[in-house]
Amino acid sequence: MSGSISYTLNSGNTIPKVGLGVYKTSPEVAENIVYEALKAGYRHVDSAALYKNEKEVCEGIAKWLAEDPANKREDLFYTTKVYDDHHGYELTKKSVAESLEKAAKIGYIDLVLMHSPKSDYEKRHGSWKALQEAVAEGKVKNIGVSNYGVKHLNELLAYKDLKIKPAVNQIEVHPWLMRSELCKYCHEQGILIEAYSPLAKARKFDDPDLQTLASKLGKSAGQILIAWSLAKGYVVLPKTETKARLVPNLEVFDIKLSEEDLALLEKPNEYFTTGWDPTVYPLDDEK
Ligand SMILES: NC(=O)C1=CN([C@@H]2O[C@H](COP(=O)(O)OP(=O)(O)OC[C@H]3O[C@@H](n4cnc5c(N)ncnc54)[C@H](OP(=O)(O)O)[C@@H]3O)[C@@H](O)[C@H]2O)C=CC1
Ligand SMILES: O=C1Nc2ccccc2C1=O
Repeated sequence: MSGSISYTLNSGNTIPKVGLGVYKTSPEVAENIVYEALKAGYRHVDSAALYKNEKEVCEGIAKWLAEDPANKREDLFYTTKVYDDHHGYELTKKSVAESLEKAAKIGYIDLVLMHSPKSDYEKRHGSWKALQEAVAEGKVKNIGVSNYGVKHLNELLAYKDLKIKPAVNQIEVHPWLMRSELCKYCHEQGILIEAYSPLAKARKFDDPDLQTLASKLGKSAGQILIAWSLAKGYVVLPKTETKARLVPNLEVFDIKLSEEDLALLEKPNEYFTTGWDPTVYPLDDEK
């Protein structure tokens, strides 16, 4: 099934290439859209403590698991994140424990991310220590970061007590925000890129080059953008709470973008962010 097509992480575990994003998906909507997504073939959901829908997301997963013995927990991938106000060893332990409690019906969490690097050296270091311990304890399978720039990754990779490298760096990336240097660095370090806001929040759908490609290939603008992330080798996290968009956003694996197509679409000199950009957050000695 297309939703289960996977990459292998540096931990040795696999991760489905397409995940459903649930930022701003209200708790009232989350359980049902996640359940519908799983029925439609999705096998990966991206939440966060910040999104205030972890419990409902896990209820949607649990409902799908309970409905058929063929639906297996090990075929699913559930991500959550520790927010910046829970950096530091003790607070990160607490955040992970709370996320695990909300995920009780699904048994474990596949991936926990540092939501951003926005604190200081000591807190980030304490958080990473707590995340490494969570993996050792067994209820968290993989750990990674989000919104880390090269400097934050360099800092982390130099920890004397580093036992686990980040499996992923989840960042905003799309043809109008290429982040070539950061993506190259992650690739060299064996850290998989997860593309967030991969549709640029639907704000670039009228781009003439995107429209040209969509017409040529007979696909929607959204499908071309999801296929772009896949062509670059990234995990891609399109968000929708519109049931009718779930299947089209997953029907992207047959889209072949040529080098010419990529060159037409990509705008490496643009810096179009749709939200925050903590990759530029200063290290302690830059403050
Ligand atoms: N780590 C981080 O700091 C961040 C992580 N993320 C993660 O990435 C996910 C995706 O990013 P997000 O910022 O939500 O934005 P996306 O780029 O995924 O865009 C989502 C928007 O596009 C609309 N949309 C979805 N599919 C289509 C389609 N086929 N045609 C037209 N419109 C469409 C959605 O509307 P509708 O829902 O109404 O269908 C919604 O308004 C988040 O949900 C979150 O999981 C995002 C930002 C920051
Ligand atoms: O999806 C997200 N949108 C955001 C906006 C601001 C801070 C964090 C996030 C997310 O994780």
